[in-house]
Amino acid sequence: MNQSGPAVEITKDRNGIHQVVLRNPRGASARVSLYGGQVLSWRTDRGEELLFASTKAIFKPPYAVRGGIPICFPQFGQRGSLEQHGFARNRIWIIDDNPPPLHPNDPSEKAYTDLLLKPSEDDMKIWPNR
Ligand SMILES: O=P(O)(O)OC[C@H]1O[C@@H](O)[C@H](O)[C@@H](O)[C@@H]1O
Repeated sequence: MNQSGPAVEITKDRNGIHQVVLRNPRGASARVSLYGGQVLSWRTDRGEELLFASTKAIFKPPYAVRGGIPICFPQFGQRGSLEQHGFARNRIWIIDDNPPPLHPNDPSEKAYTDLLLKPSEDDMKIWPNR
């Protein structure tokens, strides 16, 4: 078990897409893919996986990942003119290098990351909002 402080590690998946792995001092972890900003794994300190991921999931564009915690934006399902569940889960997000503190008044150190989705010009054509 990892006994040090909270840790944030950047890794790559087998398709070369970056992932952020967050670990707390007791060994629980979360894995967040920059593809869709999707939380793909959440493991307890006993190593139990709490999130489902399909064995048929494909972890690279243009397929949305089936599993974990997807971000459905800017629409849910087919309730809009865009692709199913919107484009956010089909884009590569970026890591905010200068995020605000998680809890300014909370002295406990928690591992966290802030991800940003910067819409492309094509995204702005189909969803002209900021
Ligand atoms: O198959 P997708 O596009 O990843 O969507 C995941 C699920 O999204 C839900 O909103 C739908 O009701 C399901 O039918 C669907 O399986």
